[in-house]
Amino acid sequence: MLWVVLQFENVVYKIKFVEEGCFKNSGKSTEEKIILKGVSGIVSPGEMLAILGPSGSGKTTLLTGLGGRLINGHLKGAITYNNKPFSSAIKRNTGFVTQDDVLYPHLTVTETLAFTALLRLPKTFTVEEKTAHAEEIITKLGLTKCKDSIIGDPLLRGISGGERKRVSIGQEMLINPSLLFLDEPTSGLDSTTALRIVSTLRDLAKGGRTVVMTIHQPSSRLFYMFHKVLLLTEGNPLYFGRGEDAMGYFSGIGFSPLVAMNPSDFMLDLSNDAPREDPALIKQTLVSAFKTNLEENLKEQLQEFDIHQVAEKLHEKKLNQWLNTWWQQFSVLFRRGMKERKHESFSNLKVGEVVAVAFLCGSLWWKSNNIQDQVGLLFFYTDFWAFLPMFQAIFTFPQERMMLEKERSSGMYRLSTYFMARTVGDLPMELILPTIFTIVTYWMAGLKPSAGNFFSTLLCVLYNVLVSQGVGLAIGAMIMNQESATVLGSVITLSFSLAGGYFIQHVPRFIAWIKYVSISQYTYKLLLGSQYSPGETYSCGIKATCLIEDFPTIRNIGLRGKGISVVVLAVMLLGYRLLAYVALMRIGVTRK
Ligand SMILES: Nc1ncnc2c1ncn2[C@@H]1O[C@H](COP(=O)(O)OP(=O)(O)OP(=O)(O)O)[C@@H](O)[C@H]1O
Repeated sequence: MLWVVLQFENVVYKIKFVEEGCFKNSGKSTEEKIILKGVSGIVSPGEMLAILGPSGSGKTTLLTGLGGRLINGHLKGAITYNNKPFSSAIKRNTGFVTQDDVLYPHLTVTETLAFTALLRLPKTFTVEEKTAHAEEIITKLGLTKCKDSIIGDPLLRGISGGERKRVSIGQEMLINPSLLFLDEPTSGLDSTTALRIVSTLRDLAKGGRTVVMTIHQPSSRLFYMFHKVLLLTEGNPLYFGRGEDAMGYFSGIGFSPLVAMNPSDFMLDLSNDAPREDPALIKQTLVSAFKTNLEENLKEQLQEFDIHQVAEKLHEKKLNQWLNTWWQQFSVLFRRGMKERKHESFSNLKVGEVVAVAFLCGSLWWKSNNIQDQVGLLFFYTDFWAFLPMFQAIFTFPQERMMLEKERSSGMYRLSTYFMARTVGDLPMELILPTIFTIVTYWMAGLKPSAGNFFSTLLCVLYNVLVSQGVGLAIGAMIMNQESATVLGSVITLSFSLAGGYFIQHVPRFIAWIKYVSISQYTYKLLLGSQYSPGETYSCGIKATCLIEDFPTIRNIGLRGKGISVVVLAVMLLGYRLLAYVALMRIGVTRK
C-alpha cells in the first residue's frame, strides 16, 4: 500500500460570484469572497485529522481542496502528497466520502458494494476475489443484517441513514485507500453509531492510512480518538495540533471553560458567535494568538519535515492509467444499470401508454384508404416518436449527475465506457416500444400490406427514435438541469415538427432554412418514401389519376432524394451524441 504524507501550507481559497440586487433593475455586482484565509497543516500515515468549526467556516471547502476536487475559484498555497502535487496515482488511492450519500436506491447493499469492487479493484483480482472483498467489508462494517436490503431513497423505504453512511464508507474502504477524506461522516447518527464509525476509521488509520474528516459536534469520547484537530472560524485557523493539547493551549492564552465541558463544545463556542461580550474581538484575539503561538511552529514543522522519515514505507507504485479494461468496465456498468433501472424500463405504465396510443391511432385510422389521412398518420409517427424518446433521453444525464461526479472524480471508469453502457443499456426496450406501436398501427390503419413497405416504415421510425434520443441526450448533458432541459427540449422538438413540411407549405424565406435542421423533415420524407414511390398515381376524380408526388402535403417535401435524408440523419445521430459526450467531459473533473 502507498503511504501518503499530506501537507498543506497557507491554503487560501477565493471565489467570485455574481450578486443580484433585490430589485430587477438594481443591477448585478461581482463579489469576491475569501473562504479559506491561510490554513496549514500536516497529516501523516496512521493519523486521523478532524476539521472542526461552526457551520460555514470552510470545513467542506478545505476538505474538498485537500482531496483535489476543488476546481472552481482560486486555490492558492501548497498542497502536497509525499512532497508532490496531486496526481492520478494519488487520485486512485484516495477515498472521498461526501456529506450526502450518493447511492443507487434500487440496488441492495451487497450489489452496491460488489459493483463498486468490480469497478475499483484492479484487474489483478478475479471476479470472485472482488466479490469476496465486498463481503468482507460488509462484515467489517456490521452491515450483514441488511446486506440484502435495498438502499432506498426518500420515496422508497430502504436501509437506515447510519447504514447508508456505512455503505458509502465501505465503497471507499474497498480500494484500501491511502488517503481517506470524509465530510461529516457522523452527522445525523446516534452517538453509539458515530463512535462505531469513527473507531472503524481509526483502525483504518492505524493500518497506515491518512484520514481527514470534517465533523460537526463530536462527543468527548469521539474527540479524543482524533490524533490531530484543526479548528476553523470564517476560514481562519484557530488551532492545529493534538486533540489532548487543545484545552491546555486555549487556557494558556487566557480562555478556559468556567465548568468542565466537552473540549469540542468549548472550541466551537470560542469559534462561534456564542453570546458573550464582543465575539468579534475574541475571534480576532484567537486568530492573532494562533499566528503568534502556533503558525510559525507549524510552518517550521512543514519545512523541516523530512519525507525520508517515512521513506522506507513510501513505495509509490507505478499505476496503470485505468484499473480495468474497457470491456470489464462496460460490462459492470451495463449490468449495474440494468439492475438499477429494470423497474423503470419495464414499467407497466410506459408499456400501457404506448399500447393505448397505438390502439387509439389504429382505431382512428382504421382501414384508411384516403391519402391525406395516411400522410397524417406518417407525420404522426414522425412527431410521436421524436417527442417520446427525446423527453426520456433528456433526463438520462441530469438524473445521474451526482453519481457521475462522485465516480468519475475518483477515477473509477472512463467516460466512454459509462456513456456507452448508459446509452446502449436501455436501447432494446427503447426500440421494442416503437416496434410494437408500428406493428399495431400499421396493420390496423391498412397502410400498404407488403413486407417491404412495412419494414421500411419500421426502420424509419426506429431511425427517428435514435436521432431524437441523441438530441435529448445532448440537451440533458449540456444543461444538466431537468427543468430547463425540458423547456428547451419542448421548444426544439416543436420547432422541428413545425418545420417538418406537413403543417405549412409556404414558409417565408427568412426562416425557410429551419427545415434543414429539422429531424422531422428528413424522417417525414423517408416515411413518405416507405409508402409511395415517384411516378405512382392515385385516383383523383372520375376516371382521373394524379401523381402522388403532386399531392398537396407531399409536393413540398417530395419523394426524391431519400439518400440525402439518410446521410443527414446519420450525421445528426452521431453528432448529437458527440455533443453530449463532450458536454459530459466537464463532470467529475479533478485537479489532475
Ligand atoms: N461556490 C460557492 N459560492 C458561494 N459561496 C460559497 C461557495 N462555496 C462555499 N461558499 C461559502 O463558503 C463558506 C464555507 O462553506 P463550507 O461549505 O466550506 O462550510 P462548512 O464549514 O463545511 O459548513 P457546514 O458545516 O454547514 O457544512 C460558506 O459561507 C459558503 O456559503
